[in-house]
Amino acid sequence: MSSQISAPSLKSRTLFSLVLLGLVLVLGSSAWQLQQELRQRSERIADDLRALPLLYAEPLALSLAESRPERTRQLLNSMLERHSVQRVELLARNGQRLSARQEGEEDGPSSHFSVQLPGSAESLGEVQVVAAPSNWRTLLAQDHVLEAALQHLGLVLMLAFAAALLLDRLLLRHLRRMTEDLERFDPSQPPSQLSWTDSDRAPLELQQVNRAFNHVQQSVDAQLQREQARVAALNAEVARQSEQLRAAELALEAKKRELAVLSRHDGLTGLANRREFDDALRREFKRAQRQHARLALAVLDLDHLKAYNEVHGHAAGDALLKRFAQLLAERFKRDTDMVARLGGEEFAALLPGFDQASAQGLLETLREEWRALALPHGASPVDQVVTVSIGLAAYSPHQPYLSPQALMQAADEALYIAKHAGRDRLSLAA
Ligand SMILES: Nc1nc2c(ncn2[C@@H]2O[C@H](COP(=O)(O)OP(=O)(O)OP(=O)(O)O)[C@@H](O)[C@H]2O)c(=O)[nH]1
Repeated sequence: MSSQISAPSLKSRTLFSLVLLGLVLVLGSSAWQLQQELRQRSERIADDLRALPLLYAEPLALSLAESRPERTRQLLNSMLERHSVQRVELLARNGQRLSARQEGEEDGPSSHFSVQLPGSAESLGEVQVVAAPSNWRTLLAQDHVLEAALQHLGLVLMLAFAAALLLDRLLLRHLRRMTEDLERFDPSQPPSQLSWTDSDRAPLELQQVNRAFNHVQQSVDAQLQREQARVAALNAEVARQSEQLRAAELALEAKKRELAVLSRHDGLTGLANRREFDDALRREFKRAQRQHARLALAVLDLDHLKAYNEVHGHAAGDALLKRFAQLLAERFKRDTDMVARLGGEEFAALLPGFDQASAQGLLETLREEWRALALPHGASPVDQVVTVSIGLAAYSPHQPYLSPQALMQAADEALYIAKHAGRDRLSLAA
């Protein structure tokens, strides 16, 4: 906390930056003035070089004509002092050489002119004039106030540069790192400390920004966690619902299969029902026709079931039907055989490949087995035990029927005959 109090504020840094900006402006202005001064000085030198022949040619000619070397020297010095002349040299006609010069290593623009008496075309000598160069070094050498000002300005600039470095170190660096951190900010990630906040020397305002940012980040994170928890709960709910749906689909599939089985099977005995039997009869009849094969069809009917029900009850009648269905299924269990309950106490056996004689043998055996079970009837007018009557018809190339219905009708008629002949017997179709 103490570090926050001692940290320089953004306001003070802003002021400092403004001062620095002012200094830069002063520097720019001074440079511009210096450039103007140099330009004016160049113009002045050019003017001087043009004016010197007008001012000095005649006095120098007189001094040479009158042989007054002191006067000549005085004139040359006057040229040095009053004008921007660096060096002047006079070569008299008599070979005398006089010169004057000021301090300075560089030469500026130069000119020369002849020394003549007014009205005379005769030259008494030649004057070579070299002006001082017009650059900032000679300007500073001559203008000590400006030189001191520029030195101070240079010092101030160095201080300003140092201040700028300090500003960068104390503020801009933190701002840059803060920007980088904020650009990397990912709300889906757990909150992390900003890399620049570990510096206790960060400006007070930035530390406040950091606290505010941390607050925002923690709020976002808390909200994110709430959302994630909500999403997880939703996902769990979706998974639960999907599981339930899957279970319901499986149950539905099972029910469908069950319904499919039920739709083609008899609910009491589990044998094929009438619809399934009719399909099989059509199919096998066509096959027998096509392949000139044999097909036996038997219709079986328990005798006096009505009376049995009346004596033993309907449930006992059901049990009797189931017991007969079981025997039927046990005796005819080849892949191609089909046994079915056609309705009530009537059953059927469809036996592809069997002719009448071979089927008759099997069915007689079955009838005898059923009788041999000796299930007491209790109400049959003829028998003490439950019996079964059978009508049998068979398709073969030698005895072809025109249709499955015709074959079925023949078996039904044979059953009718068996019933009327006294029951507990098998009758063959005519
Ligand atoms: N217990 C039981 N009885 C049934 C079922 N289906 C039909 N029956 C009974 O079977 C009897 C058939 O009677 P009928 O057609 O007169 O024939 P029957 O008494 O067996 O005499 P015959 O067939 O001439 O020997 C009826 O009393 C029906 O109620 C069943 O699923 N369960």
